[in-house]
Amino acid sequence: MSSDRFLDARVVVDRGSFRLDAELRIAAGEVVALLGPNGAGKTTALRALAGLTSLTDGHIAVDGGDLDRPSRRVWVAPEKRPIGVVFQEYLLFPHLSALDNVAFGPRRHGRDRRTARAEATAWLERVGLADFAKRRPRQLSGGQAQRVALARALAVQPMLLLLDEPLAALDAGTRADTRAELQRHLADHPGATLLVTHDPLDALVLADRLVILEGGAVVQDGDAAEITARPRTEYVARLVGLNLYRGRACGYSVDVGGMVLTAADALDGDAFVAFAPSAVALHATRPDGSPRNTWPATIAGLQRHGDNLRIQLAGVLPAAADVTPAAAAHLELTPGREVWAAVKAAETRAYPA
Ligand SMILES: Nc1ncnc2c1ncn2[C@@H]1O[C@H](COP(=O)(O)OP(=O)(O)OP(=O)(O)O)[C@@H](O)[C@H]1O
Repeated sequence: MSSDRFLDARVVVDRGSFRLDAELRIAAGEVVALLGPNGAGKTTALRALAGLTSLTDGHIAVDGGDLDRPSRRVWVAPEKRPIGVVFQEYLLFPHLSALDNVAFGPRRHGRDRRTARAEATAWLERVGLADFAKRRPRQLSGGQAQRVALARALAVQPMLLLLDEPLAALDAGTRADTRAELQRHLADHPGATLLVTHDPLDALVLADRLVILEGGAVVQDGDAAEITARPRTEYVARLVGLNLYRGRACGYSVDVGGMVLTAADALDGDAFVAFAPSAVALHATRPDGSPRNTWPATIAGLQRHGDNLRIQLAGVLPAAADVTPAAAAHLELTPGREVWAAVKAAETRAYPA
């Protein structure tokens, strides 16, 4: 077994019309974020790894040991897997104190009561909750409960840690603090970590690598820099905040269907062209002169985006454009209005599809 395959899985689950078929490999000490739109199969993948849903096909092995391999009739029950889970739906046992919640794992792994409680106390200290040991879950804040759940998952020293939207339930302030703390704990965790999230910021801060799942299949896999530079699907492009088009390139020209874009990079064959919403300039009339890429557009919608407005453009080349509130007022940007959009070739990136 090579060390970059500490987790080595091909997770195949058939659920009527939905089929998940995803290869997931994680090295020891590596944190991977699993991202994807609603219904992509993220939860199904996590549940299969945890043993809560059995595989239709494929395999799950951790550190060379099979946990699930239908072809050989191998299946290890969830409680016997070297896995720690922090799932939204059953974060903590409501009737147990924070301490007993954390001690539960070590007890299950055969520690006597005293040892389990001593280990749990040490874990609560590590997550900064030593003073909350006697509290029941309902007497904890969302962020505290999340930290107890993390301590409970880590207390069994799992080879694989599974986190399902670990910060989703928290308000913005608590979320930032808990994210920073979670990052420290994950950096210390010697096993593999798989984290499901909808939040690109969580993924960028917490993960070494991103795996993007769409329609039950992995569509992109790489570190944040690679994925941001070269998104390969519309979902990924939106995630990293880019306009993305697929077309055919011939030199600097890329035919994207509705029009031909001039890109900064020359290539031939199937290609993607990407540019940022901030690279799109809007004009009341057709601009003359420098920009190579100009097209007529209709304002389909406006929303706040930080200090600017993000404008959705419909027409030959649907796109998002960021403009300042002053520019939006000056151009009288309202839904239905006709404008001209322009992007300089130098602001576009083209790469093979
Ligand atoms: N118990 C089930 N029985 C049948 N189909 C299911 C079941 N649970 C989920 N599905 C289907 O499997 C697909 C993947 O669902 P899953 O919950 O894994 O997606 P997800 O990526 O976690 O989505 P979300 O981001 O909305 O949580 C969906 O099409 C869903 O309808």
